[in-house]
Amino acid sequence: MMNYPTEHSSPPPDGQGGDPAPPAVHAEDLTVVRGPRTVLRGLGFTVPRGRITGLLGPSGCGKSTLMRAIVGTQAKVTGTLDVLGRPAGHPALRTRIGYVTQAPSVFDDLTVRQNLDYFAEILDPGRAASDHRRDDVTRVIADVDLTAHADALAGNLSGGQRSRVSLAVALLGAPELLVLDEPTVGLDPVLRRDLWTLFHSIAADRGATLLVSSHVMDEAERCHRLLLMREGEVLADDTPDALRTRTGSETVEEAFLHLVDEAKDKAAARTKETTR
Ligand SMILES: Nc1ncnc2c1ncn2[C@@H]1O[C@H](COP(=O)(O)OP(=O)(O)OP(=O)(O)O)[C@@H](O)[C@H]1O
Repeated sequence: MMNYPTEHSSPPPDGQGGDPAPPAVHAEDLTVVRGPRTVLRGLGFTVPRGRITGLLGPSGCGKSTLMRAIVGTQAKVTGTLDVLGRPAGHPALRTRIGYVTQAPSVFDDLTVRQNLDYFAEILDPGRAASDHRRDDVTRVIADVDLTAHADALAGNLSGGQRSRVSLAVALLGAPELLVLDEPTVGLDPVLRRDLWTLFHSIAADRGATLLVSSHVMDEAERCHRLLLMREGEVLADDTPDALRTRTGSETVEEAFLHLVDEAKDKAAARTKETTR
């Protein structure tokens, strides 16, 4: 496995003037109701800046819902949810956050560069910004390693390349926070490794914060920090090392299973207590 920087490898970036910047995300008692169900229940956690935080948990545990709440597209959110020092969904956050959903959002009948030109024009409209837009588009195409395919139609790209076009769209304007919903799902191991290398260079070179969801536990080992979720709750908010040590486990997957059993035991003890 590749060696990635650890939690302690460099201090988190400060805000202007030396004051520590507020965390990328801070949640307290965060609850989300979807239809008849409470999908997230009283979550509390902090996502530090300049790090890659993995949001891990089984399918249906609420990862996408939490990401939607963070980017401000989820209804019926209660409790505290601050993003880059503002309440989630604040209009000032729109250009500071990049969001990639599970479905790649690219136009198949446009080339890679045309797709990016289109989204760049929405983000930064007007003739005066055209030079800046061109530079930005060239930069993000290089960031995701698609320069050689810049003039290829998106519809003719492989699945992994299309995912990288979506990621490039999210990188336009150099957002401080990137929220990536299962960006590696369905990719082969080589592409998955390449994408994780890219995530690490985005965090290291730009000081950007990445929140990356996955239900593949081996990807947890590639993150600086982890939020482990199960059934709408956060089971753990820690570094991979600390989680393994605390649970006496060899892998994060084993640590997760340990925490699930622990949570079940606690719930059973509570039920026993109340039915006495
Ligand atoms: N519109 C809805 N009404 C009611 N429940 C919903 C609705 N949308 C999603 N849910 C439920 O909310 C829960 C969380 O869904 P979410 O998509 O956030 O999970 P996830 O962890 O991202 O799953 P996956 O990894 O499969 O994408 C699921 O149990 C799902 O069934």
